Amino acid sequence: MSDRPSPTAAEPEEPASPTAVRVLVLNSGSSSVKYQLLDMRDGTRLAVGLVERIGEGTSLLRHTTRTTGETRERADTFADHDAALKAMAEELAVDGVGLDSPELAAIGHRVVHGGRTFTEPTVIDAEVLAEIERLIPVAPLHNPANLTGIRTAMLLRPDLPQVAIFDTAFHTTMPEAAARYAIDVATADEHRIRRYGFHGTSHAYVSRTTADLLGKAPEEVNVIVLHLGNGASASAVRGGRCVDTSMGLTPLEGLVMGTRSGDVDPAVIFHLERVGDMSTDEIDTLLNKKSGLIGLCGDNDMREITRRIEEGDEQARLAFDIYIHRLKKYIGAYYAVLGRVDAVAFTAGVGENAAPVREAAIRGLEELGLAVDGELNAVRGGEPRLISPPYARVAVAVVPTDEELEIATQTYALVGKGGA
Ligand SMILES: Nc1ncnc2c1ncn2[C@@H]1O[C@H](COP(=O)(O)OP(=O)(O)O)[C@@H](O)[C@H]1O
Ligand SMILES: CC(=O)OP(=O)(O)O
Ligand SMILES: [Mg+2]
Repeated sequence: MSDRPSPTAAEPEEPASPTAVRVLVLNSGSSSVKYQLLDMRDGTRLAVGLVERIGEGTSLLRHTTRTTGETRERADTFADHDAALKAMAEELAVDGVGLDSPELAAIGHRVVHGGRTFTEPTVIDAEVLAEIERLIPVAPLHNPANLTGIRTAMLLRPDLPQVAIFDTAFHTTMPEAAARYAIDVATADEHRIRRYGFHGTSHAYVSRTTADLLGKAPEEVNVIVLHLGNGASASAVRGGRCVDTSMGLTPLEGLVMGTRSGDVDPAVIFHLERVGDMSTDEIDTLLNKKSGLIGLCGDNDMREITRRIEEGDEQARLAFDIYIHRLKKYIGAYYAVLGRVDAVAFTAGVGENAAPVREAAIRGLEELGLAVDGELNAVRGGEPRLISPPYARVAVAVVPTDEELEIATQTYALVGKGGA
């Protein structure tokens, strides 16, 4: 698969000690860091936290010790990721689970773009860092932040294996017919232009959990996964392997998202350049940060949008309708790609919580064997559950994603006692 010598699956320099049973997971965004410390013997979350608004004046750290359920908040000026991660380390130390503990086996990092080079969890070394850096132009919002998190974590614990888990890895099984754009082959190859897909850790976890919910092995089922968070993507998973996904070269293609447009005619860009007198950077910002739900109605939070709709707000209604129309088109498209569908699974912030989105996306698809039961759809809860009526040919499910657990599991399998 690789177009370069692959540095994947390098062995850690030293095997983890038998007492090293914890994994720290870092998901570093441009101005935030989400973290979790897990005990891999049973998946217990020892601590869960978030640092927001890094480098924006007043930052906020929210740290929950899961064992006691206590949450501590700290407003401070964290100028950069270095300061934020040091504060995280202090909070962990207060709980007696500090970063200096010999029980820590590894730090697992979410890395958004791994190109075609990385198809597996990978122990990070200088060569891996350089490759993640080389991929910045195709994940400008995500890879720089991921790199900053990794570099800071390396300074905090230089002796520990740092493992990268790539959003793109699950999608590397896509056939060429789905992964290639219909543009000149030589140009595409020269610039590595193809569809990579993202949120793969979530699509992998949710498709497997959906099979479980149906009482089947992943190999036996075809699932359409709808990961609807702030970023949103759909995937078609046949027998546990991804065969198509809605995000492409970058996480801009596909569904309507919180601030991203998803699919547009590429000629919109030339038109804005020629007629709208906008620069490439301005158009990039427009499509990535000022479009999607926020561009359509001024809000990117689905809670606010459904509230406004209830008050009769037409602009919010139209934004919702555009969001649903696109979602429905992808459900239909992936139904056709898969031929036979066993389940449609909704996940992430919107998919797990917004019952009106699930109802509207499935409405009218009865001829495809899809239906949502109003009462089941209204149930709230953190467990995977079916929301389709018993007579429906295709299961519709709400399956909470757990990217952190999946990252920790893959990290531990590579470096911890779970390793080969
Ligand atoms: N109770 C809720 N009802 C409707 N939508 C919700 C609810 N909770 C969260 N959301 C939506 O989920 C989004 C965040 O999803 P999440 O998966 O956490 O995103 P990300 O990981 O991309 O930050 C919010 O912007 C909001 O639109
Ligand atoms: C790849 C991507 O869109 O990630 P997120 O949803 O975290 O922005
Ligand atoms: Mg997310």
